[in-house]
Amino acid sequence: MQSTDRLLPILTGQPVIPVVAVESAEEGVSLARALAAGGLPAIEVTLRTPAALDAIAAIVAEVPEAICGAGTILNPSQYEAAVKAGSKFIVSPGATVELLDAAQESEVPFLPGSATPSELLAMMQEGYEVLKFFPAEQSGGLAYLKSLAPVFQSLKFCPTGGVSPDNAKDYLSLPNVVCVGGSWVAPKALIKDGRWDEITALASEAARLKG
Ligand SMILES: O=C(O)C(=O)C[C@H](O)[C@H](O)COP(=O)(O)O
Repeated sequence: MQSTDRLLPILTGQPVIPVVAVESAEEGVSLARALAAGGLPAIEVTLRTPAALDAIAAIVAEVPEAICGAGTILNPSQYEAAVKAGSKFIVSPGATVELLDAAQESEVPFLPGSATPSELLAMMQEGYEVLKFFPAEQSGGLAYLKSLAPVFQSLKFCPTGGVSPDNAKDYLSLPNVVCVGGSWVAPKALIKDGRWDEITALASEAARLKG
């Protein structure tokens, strides 16, 4: 059963959840500060770099204005490690029985990825009401999400993957979309060069997006 009551306030608090990859804890802290300053406090730090868990712990300790989640969670041990580091929410690209069990045991809410009707049905059976739609553009994008709406009336989505300033507004205009996820607000080159003001500016633009 999904703790929607803990997850939804995070996801409905801003139109875009930045999906970020950081190379050090310091980088994570500066990035979280820059994004929160632009109006995007909730961020998903992906476990795709060796520094991710340290970065999550550092953000939780040093950036009280941020709401730091963990992404690219592929198995229960990563789920547990991300929770131990202080993550406020957990995101995966898909779901397995093992991950669902880990989520069931945890106080920290889970946003599992799903794309096909059978996956959506399986998630509904498990009590999930909010899902990451991944990879959004590559799976069929807006038209696909629109066609799911009449059948899966109770489900809400956070489309992620291929979402950009060009299509984010269109996704956000769909009644079954709560927010979108994307990496465009935290480009690698800007992070590497510590151009935090430019990241804050990108975040401000994203925070103003409406459907
Ligand atoms: O690792 C994850 O958990 C992911 O979510 C995979 C992708 O990095 C995001 O979907 C962002 O995709 P882009 O915004 O298209 O760069």
